[in-house]
Amino acid sequence: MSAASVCMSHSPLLEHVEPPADVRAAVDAAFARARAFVREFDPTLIVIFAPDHYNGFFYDLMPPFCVGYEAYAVGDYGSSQGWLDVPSELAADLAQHVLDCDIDMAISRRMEIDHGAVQPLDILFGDIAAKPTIPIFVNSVAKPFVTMRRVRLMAEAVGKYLQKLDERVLVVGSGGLSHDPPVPQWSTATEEQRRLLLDGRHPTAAARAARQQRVIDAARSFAAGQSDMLDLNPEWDERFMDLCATGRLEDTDAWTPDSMAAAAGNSAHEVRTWLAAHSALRAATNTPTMDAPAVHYRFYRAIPEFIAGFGVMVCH
Ligand SMILES: O=C(O)CCc1cccc(O)c1O
Ligand SMILES: [Fe+2]
Repeated sequence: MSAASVCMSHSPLLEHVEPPADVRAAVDAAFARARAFVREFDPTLIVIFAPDHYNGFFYDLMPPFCVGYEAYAVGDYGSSQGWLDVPSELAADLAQHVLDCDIDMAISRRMEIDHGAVQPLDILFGDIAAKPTIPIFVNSVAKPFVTMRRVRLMAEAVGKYLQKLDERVLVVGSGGLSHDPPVPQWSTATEEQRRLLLDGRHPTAAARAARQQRVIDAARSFAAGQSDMLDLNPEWDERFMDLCATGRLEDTDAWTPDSMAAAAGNSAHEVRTWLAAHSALRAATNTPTMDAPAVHYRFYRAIPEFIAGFGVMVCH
């Protein structure tokens, strides 16, 4: 077994709102570096920790974590639509192992996923079915949240399972870093928004287009400095990336959901996927607690056009 990790922010705005040319070039170069590493590493199995944005998971039944035995990408914001190539028996074995480790893991025999899971696959492979891929949903948007410690322990159980496989495993974390996009919160949502949050599966094309246009408009006004959205927080982002890069994952154990949201926005919870990826990598590679991974590549820019503190980190 060998293992590596790629963590990257995603943004639904990547192909919809254009940042300055130098920023776009820097992001494209970061993607190219990650892609080159992955091509060289030549993984035989992908495990991706990904959030969802009320496309696959809703408040009628919201688990903290979920392993997909099969997964269908809904194709939001122009991301790829269709089935992943999930090795179902391996996914089931993985879920059982996590449960055996005393961690409650939900499973789905038909998990619906959105750009949060799909965008890194599109960027790294150009095809969401290119490699056998096990998707693991990590709730990063819908209160209540489990502790960061619980995320770390869940992923540690995943990593211990991966360690026993005769595979080259690429662990992917998708999301973050600081950002506070216009996703409704249940407590302040209108009746119409609550219907979406509760069970808004399979919207009409018109409803999806309207929702996406609202986010695109919000990004344009945020980039123009005409929005009351919470600012991106590059210091918080760099500090979080430092913790990942130096293996100090336990330092996030005490972070509370409210303090994370206050400092870095409601969607900063997506860093849970980065924590998961680094924790799984550490366990899979038998790296002692507090030892740093080998950081192959690191990139960060705060990009308001994408409504994202935008990071890429490649470790092994
Ligand atoms: O709910 C949606 O449709 C997308 C929300 C959203 C907007 C901008 C940046 C993000 O990272 C994000 O998640
Ligand atoms: Fe997201």
